[in-house]
Amino acid sequence: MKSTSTSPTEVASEEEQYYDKISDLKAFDETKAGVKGLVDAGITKVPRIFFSPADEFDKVSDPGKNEFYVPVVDLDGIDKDPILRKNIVDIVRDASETWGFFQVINHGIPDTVLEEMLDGVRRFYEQDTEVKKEWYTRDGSKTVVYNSNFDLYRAESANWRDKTYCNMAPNPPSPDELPKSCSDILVEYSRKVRELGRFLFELLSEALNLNPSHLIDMNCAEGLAILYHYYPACPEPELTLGASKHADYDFLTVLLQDHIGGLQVLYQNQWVDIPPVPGALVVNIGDLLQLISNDKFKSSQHRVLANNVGPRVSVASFFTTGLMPSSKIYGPIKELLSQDNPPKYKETTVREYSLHYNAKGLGGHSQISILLSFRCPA
Ligand SMILES: O=C(O)CCC(=O)C(=O)O
Ligand SMILES: [Fe+2]
Repeated sequence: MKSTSTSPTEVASEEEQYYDKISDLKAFDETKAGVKGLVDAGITKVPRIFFSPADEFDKVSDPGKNEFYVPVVDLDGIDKDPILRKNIVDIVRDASETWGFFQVINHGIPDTVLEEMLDGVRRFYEQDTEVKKEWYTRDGSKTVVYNSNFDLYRAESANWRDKTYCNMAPNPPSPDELPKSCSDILVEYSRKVRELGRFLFELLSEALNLNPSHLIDMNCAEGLAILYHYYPACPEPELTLGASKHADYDFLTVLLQDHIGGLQVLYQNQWVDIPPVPGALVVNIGDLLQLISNDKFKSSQHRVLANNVGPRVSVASFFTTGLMPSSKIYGPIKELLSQDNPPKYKETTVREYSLHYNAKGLGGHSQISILLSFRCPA
């Protein structure tokens, strides 16, 4: 029988591994050059801090070969035809209840703006490293937070991507507080995505059989954080992930991805590709919308695979006030509740929920339990 006691040498070697990991993480962090810096230095092996644990659903998933397709919603003409609007609301309802994801086309943001936004992201990450380093920080109160892996020191494994976070609403920064390489387009894109977000919240309100302004009146569209990502080409993509599996902590996310691909959603216990569609934006329900809809809408787990081609760039627009001080309380919407549908969640604030999420970081089992820890006892 195997002994369960641990010998002193085993303890020492476990500690050594632990300290190795911390010093590897620190050394990586201190370069302030992110994953792009490793690739620029000519790395051919993925360092151990990026090794991802095996995922339980990989065994049963065969993305690209299963029969599932994330719905694509065409918004063309929606404002001119009430019957068309009702049909679109039905598709949005169905997608939000099952996938928690859909793509939108003819959403009103011109292709030129989308292209310029992606170009701006490339310009930011591909500028001189010494200039870019000035934005590198782990201080979440800064207007612009550029780093690699916001959860570097607490995640199970680091992700093969660099990320920048800017709060664009409700208190927009002045353009000169933003990086010169992308400030103009960040301001323009944010304005347009905010308008689109308000429109999507109207459709989602209607999909919940509420007044069209219900979610906007609850301030779901008040905050906007833009997160722009750079996923460098990876020499050993099977060993790591671009983004570990997670659900988003906001009300709603609108994602702009380039042509490379790699985003997947967990649907019926299978990883399903969300393929790039030219001109489309990916929309997904966040945890806070799952909470206030009392589980009618679903905040689905998703991830990004690493790829040996790249870089891949993407821009996620998070509708949330995040860590901003907030006193407004969110719980399941009263109009949706009944004797047969009692509240499934406790009330919270956006800040409390975001703090909880930040403390956990992406990936592994900790993620899955975040919404669960706000559930009312059965
Ligand atoms: O880059 C992507 O495609 C996804 C990013 C994402 O899931 C996130 O920022 O929450
Ligand atoms: Fe996400």
